[in-house]
Amino acid sequence: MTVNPPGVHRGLAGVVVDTTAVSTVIQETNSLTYRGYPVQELAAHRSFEEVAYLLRYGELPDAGQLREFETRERALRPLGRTTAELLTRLPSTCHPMDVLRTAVSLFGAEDPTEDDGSPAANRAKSLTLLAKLPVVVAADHRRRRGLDPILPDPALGLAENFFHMCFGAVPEPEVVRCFEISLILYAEHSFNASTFTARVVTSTLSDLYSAVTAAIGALKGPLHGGANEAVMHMLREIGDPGRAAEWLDGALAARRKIMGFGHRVYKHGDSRVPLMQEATDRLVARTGDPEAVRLAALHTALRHAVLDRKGIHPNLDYPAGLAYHLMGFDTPAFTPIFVMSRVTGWTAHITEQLDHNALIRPLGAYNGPDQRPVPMAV
Ligand SMILES: CC(=O)SCCNC(=O)CCNC(=O)[C@H](O)C(C)(C)COP(=O)(O)OP(=O)(O)OC[C@H]1O[C@@H](n2cnc3c(N)ncnc32)[C@H](O)[C@@H]1OP(=O)(O)O
Ligand SMILES: O=C([O-])CC(=O)C(=O)O
Repeated sequence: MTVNPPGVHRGLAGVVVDTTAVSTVIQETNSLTYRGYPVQELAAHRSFEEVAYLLRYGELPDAGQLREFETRERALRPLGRTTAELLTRLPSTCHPMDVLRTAVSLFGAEDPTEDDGSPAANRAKSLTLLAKLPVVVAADHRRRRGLDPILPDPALGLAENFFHMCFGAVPEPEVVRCFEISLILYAEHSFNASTFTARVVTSTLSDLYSAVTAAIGALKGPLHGGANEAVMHMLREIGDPGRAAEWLDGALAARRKIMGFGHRVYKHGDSRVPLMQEATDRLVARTGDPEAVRLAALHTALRHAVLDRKGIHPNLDYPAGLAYHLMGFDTPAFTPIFVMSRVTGWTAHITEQLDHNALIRPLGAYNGPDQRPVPMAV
């Protein structure tokens, strides 16, 4: 265990840096609310678009407000020709998160209101990102398979349209619902590393696209959003349910972090996991595919082994990673899908940061050499 020097809070663990009305994680009850509503109830009864609206405006929409919001989102989906063309020129060896990060930067360069940080301008920019990011993720997913992009369909909701743009078909409602549940659960999580990154950039009065570009960079890391991809890599490495415990012992002996387990805030289990796990189990039962059943058995075996050996619970990335694989998405697209959802939380926090801005600039406790004279040049 790392011991902090007096007065130092490495990783800002336990440090409260500001107030927020967007969401709260209640550690004692392992629960999470968005604008006061339990996330489980939102996931059970509401669409992702309704949750996006809630995070943005603070209240759930009525029927008319939702219709207007959806109409505007659908109209904003098509990419500009320059962006679409530039993105196809990026090497397909780069990670899809690099494509997404570049795309947001390009959206900023194309937007004449980039430097207008007014709430209205920021709301317009955040809707643009909500609408366009899935188009970028889907086009990149297809490009890596050697396929041409499929244009967005304005007759479809965000989740259905994403499947349509990736695969040219919309799966059964149960699969779409499972995907939508994952988007709702991923949408917001208070002052996590990527949201805090967005707030730090915003606190300098930089623009929303810069803050989201930086947040994407933070989410990419395997200790944060990148873990949903890392879960699949790990399951492939283990290969067989019977090897889970032995593999785990080797990994722990090598001091490896087990991907998809542990959490900075939840110490007794992630509030979102039961719902995501149930939805993933339904996917497995639905396919009946022996490979899916074997992967699910391995997933369960590792979960039990980690709890048994280390007392550590899975986080949302653990079931979500398996669910995305079962839905047919290629592993490198998992974290970009997380971005499509978390952009709603990031942009709500950017607005909130600007509402009562204070430059974020902590101190560091110096532990370098004592002051010393510069030697004469030789
Ligand atoms: C959407 C999200 O971002 S959720 C998080 C996704 N990230 C992952 O799944 C990556 C794997 N998990 C981890 O690395 C960590 O649990 C983190 C980074 C998420 C949280 O870390 P922290 O709050 O800093 O906890 P910390 O790393 O101090 O862990 C406390 C102890 O539990 C151990 N531990 C925590 N998580 C894990 C893990 N996944 N595998 C092995 N050991 C772990 C640590 O080694 C440490 O043990 P020690 O006290 O003997 O040194
Ligand atoms: O809150 C965190 O530290 C990580 C995160 O974003 C999440 O769990 O959704």
